[in-house]
Amino acid sequence: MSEHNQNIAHVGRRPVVSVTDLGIETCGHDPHVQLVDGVSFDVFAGEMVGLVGESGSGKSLTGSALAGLLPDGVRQNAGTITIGGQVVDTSATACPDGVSVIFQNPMTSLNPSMRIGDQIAEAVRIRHRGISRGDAKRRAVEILDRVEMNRPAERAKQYPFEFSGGMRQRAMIGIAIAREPQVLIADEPTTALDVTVQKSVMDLIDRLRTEMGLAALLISHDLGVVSERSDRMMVMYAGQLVDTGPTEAMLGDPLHPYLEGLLRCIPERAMELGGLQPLPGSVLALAEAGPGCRFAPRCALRIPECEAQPIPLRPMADGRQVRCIRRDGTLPDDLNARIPVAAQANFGGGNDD
Ligand SMILES: Nc1ncnc2c1ncn2[C@@H]1O[C@H](COP(=O)(O)OP(=O)(O)OP(=O)(O)O)[C@@H](O)[C@H]1O
Repeated sequence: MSEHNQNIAHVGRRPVVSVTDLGIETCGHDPHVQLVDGVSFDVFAGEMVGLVGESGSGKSLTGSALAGLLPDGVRQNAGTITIGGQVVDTSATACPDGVSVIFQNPMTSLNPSMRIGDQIAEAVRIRHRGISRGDAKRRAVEILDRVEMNRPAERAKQYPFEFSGGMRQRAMIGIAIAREPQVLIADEPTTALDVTVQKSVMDLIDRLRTEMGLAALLISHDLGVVSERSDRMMVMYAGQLVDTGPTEAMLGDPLHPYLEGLLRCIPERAMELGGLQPLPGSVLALAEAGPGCRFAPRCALRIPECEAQPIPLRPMADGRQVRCIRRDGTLPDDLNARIPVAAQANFGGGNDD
């Protein structure tokens, strides 16, 4: 097991997913840009770990690497991913056994000219070689029932265009569970759905995760969805993890100013932090990233030292980890005095180690 993201509940258990020091860079054109940098985490059976961050932060690339499906134009250039003890080849063209992925848009993954039941039956037959066609079809109907599709036998005979968005996502979840995975990667699984359908689809994923004991990675830009559903969360910024730990602890005490900034954009949470406030600026272009903190250009608490050298992801109490100079134990003595008073009031002060 890697040393990362352990907490008391996991002591002595082996993670299903173990990612150590993962790096992903662009390839083909010089100069290569480091898109994912030094990412390490574990996911244990039966838990939902959320990966959250703004668009372009590297969440999907991290999820694709776990599924062995990195897109053209990028490659893994550091680290190791193991799933069930097996090293994942991130340049493969198919998901490794034991891993299923649910993407944002089921229409791009479903075959438009094949009946839904046949698509699920095909996944059953890949998992259980030797099963008869008839048995695989019967199993597909059972799976449609399990993903809470009304009139499953009838629905199995229909094509994707006859389904609503929510039903298509249920069908995709059916294909995912037909593979009988240990690991489920859900990348923005409800972003394309109506608000009314989002909750029921997330409820379904949550229920299957618990019933099947899946190690689940929920990827989303929506901190509200991730925080509601995850046991632990990882906040990603410009290719790096910046704040990780048990969800409740992170919501109650955001250690990184970026997490605090994200929480201040959620009305229900913002009040506890002094009021609703949009996050200023936008994520920096990775090609322009300097050696230090990548969030510094947007951070009200920054001091020159933030941008001068790499800031490590530092383990804290209770399974938390944070990448911020205020927490790395090497602070200049006069740090508090150098943070503008207005920023201290807004962000709850400077060095509180
Ligand atoms: N195939 C590719 N070739 C080159 N760059 C890529 C490729 N795929 C992603 N990137 C770049 O890698 C960075 C991270 O992308 P990624 O899709 O992982 O972000 P994300 O956090 O999932 O955001 P979103 O929610 O918008 O998908 C972005 O700057 C993106 O432009």
